[in-house]
Amino acid sequence: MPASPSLPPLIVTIDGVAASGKSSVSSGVARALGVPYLSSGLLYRAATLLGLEAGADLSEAAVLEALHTHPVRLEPLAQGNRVWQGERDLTADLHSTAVDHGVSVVAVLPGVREWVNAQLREVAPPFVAEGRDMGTAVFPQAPAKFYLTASPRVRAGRRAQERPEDVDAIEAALIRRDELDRVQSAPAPDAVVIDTGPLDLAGVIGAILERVVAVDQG
Ligand SMILES: Nc1ncnc2c1ncn2[C@@H]1O[C@H](COP(=O)(O)OP(=O)(O)O)[C@@H](O)[C@H]1O
Ligand SMILES: Nc1ccn([C@@H]2O[C@H](COP(=O)(O)OP(=O)(O)O)[C@@H](O)[C@H]2O)c(=O)n1
Repeated sequence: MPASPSLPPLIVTIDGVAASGKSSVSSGVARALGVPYLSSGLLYRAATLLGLEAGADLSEAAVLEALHTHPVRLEPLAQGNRVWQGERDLTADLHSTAVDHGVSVVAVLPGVREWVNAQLREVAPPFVAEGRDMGTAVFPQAPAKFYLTASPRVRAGRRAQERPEDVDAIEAALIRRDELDRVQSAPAPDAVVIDTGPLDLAGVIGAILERVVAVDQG
């Protein structure tokens, strides 16, 4: 009997709009599968933080220079990603209001997108990758793709539980970022779109795992 062809190591992509649940869901899916997850957003946030700390404008040249001078690396743990610059753990500084505000401007810079994508493509699968363009630009070959949405109000309400900020201000900032991120945020044509509004985290993770298991069994 001929040997059955073995399937390539699994890549699951989970893209979606800001605060739609990508990192929490990716962590849950990754833990269930026993694989790491990669947060591309944290790399864009790290590039922004370094650009801001360099004190210059957030021009492409200034941000790339900062990344070159102070290389950073992603630690893709299933329970939560961390970003390191040498011995310095940047993770806690990546969700500040200043980074939130600047990140979409930095994320449109082609050199920065190339830098992020090169870091992600160095990681050997299997893994779950989350962001905006994981299923389109970075891992178009992934066999299991998902795209998370929810209304701005629902997303702002969830974020407001994490931060001491007014829900209306959070909602306005999310809408602004969705608009600035629109170009790289189109869902892959073969992605399963999930509105997380009516679901709890376990419900979203369960729906994704059900499909992933079906895909992985060929
Ligand atoms: N389906 C859901 N039901 C309830 N809360 C959720 C759900 N998905 C995400 N959350 C919560 O919403 C917040 C934002 O989720 P997060 O994973 O950080 O989103 P993203 O990575 O897309 O920014 C977190 O506090 C998370 O626990
Ligand atoms: N694949 C990705 C991931 C993030 N980003 C950018 O990085 C920002 C932060 O991403 P994130 O995933 O940490 O943001 P949240 O959705 O968690 O708020 C986004 O607003 C985009 O500007 C991107 O352009 N492409």
